[in-house]
Amino acid sequence: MTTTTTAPTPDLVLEVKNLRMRYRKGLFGKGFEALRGVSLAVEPGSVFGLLGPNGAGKTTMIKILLGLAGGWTGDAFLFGERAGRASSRTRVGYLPEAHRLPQYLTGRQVMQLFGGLCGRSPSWLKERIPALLDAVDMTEGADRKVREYSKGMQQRIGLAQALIHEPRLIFLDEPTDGVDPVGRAKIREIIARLRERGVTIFINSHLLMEIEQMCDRIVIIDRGQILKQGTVDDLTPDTGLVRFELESGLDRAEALVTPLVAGVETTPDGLRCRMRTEETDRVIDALRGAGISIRAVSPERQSLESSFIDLVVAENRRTSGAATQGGAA
Ligand SMILES: Nc1ncnc2c1ncn2[C@@H]1O[C@H](COP(=O)(O)OP(=O)(O)OP(=O)(O)O)[C@@H](O)[C@H]1O
Repeated sequence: MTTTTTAPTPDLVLEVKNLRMRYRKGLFGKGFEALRGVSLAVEPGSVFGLLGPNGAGKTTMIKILLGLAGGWTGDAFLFGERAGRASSRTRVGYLPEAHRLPQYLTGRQVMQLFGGLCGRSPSWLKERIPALLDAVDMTEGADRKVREYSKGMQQRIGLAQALIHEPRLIFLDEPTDGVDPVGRAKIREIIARLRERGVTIFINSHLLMEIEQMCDRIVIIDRGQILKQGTVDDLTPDTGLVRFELESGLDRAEALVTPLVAGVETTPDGLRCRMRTEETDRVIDALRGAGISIRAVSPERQSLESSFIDLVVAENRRTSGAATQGGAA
């Protein structure tokens, strides 16, 4: 049953409150609860990342938001309207995971086909298509058949297809999956340009480095529940280590700094110190005082990948511990 229990928050592009979804098994089976009370919000013009291990509930969430799955409870709004309504869907674009466009069409014909299906006139499309092909860097390959495209080109033409009707929100399910590093960088650039133009982007990806590079806000879910959400900075805390890249004096630096900090090691390009960030000036003064030039100083942060693994592993331990205790009781 899809009941709406609260009003949407004004100005949010997407909002989900206490979203629950149970896949039924048979007529009387208990089924499986894929989402267990998820709440999140997406601001306009932001890049939002949904992360989670296999089976976490990411696709289920996207299916609900696009109106492709029923039987959920809680609230889900797009542009302040209940998810699934045709009027909210017209403002949304979608690039599904492992999509397959008609292989016998050219990229330009794909654009014409999907633009026509969206109800756009041939004259409108005549102006829109070249601009869009240019935006996704596909002008050159536009008149070749899709079957001749590399994986990167297929993803870019897929992206153009999802953007044909000028959506204000676009869902990208694993947009760089199977694409080589150069192709991935291109897709990241396109996403950054879309964001500059005020399009809101909702990305579901396993490539955490990419999420770290692209997203303003991230939600990590596991087994249908949110483990953590916040900005990239919130999810990649300081490790308590500071790196000093040095231009000279590599042989003397460690001995100079050792009395000043809790721990220090020499790296190929400088020092890595365990210290409080407010001690940084003292170290800089000591190095400069000894005539050592410093190229860069940067606090070391935990990567999103290691933060993600820590969270998921801790959750696995917590739930298996709870199950063992429950079993023993
Ligand atoms: N139609 C369905 N019927 C029953 N269970 C389902 C159905 N679709 C998904 N599930 C189950 O719901 C859970 C969440 O699935 P979902 O596909 O949303 O996860 P996901 O995070 O997208 O995973 P992946 O990263 O592997 O694509 C999984 O345990 C899955 O087996």
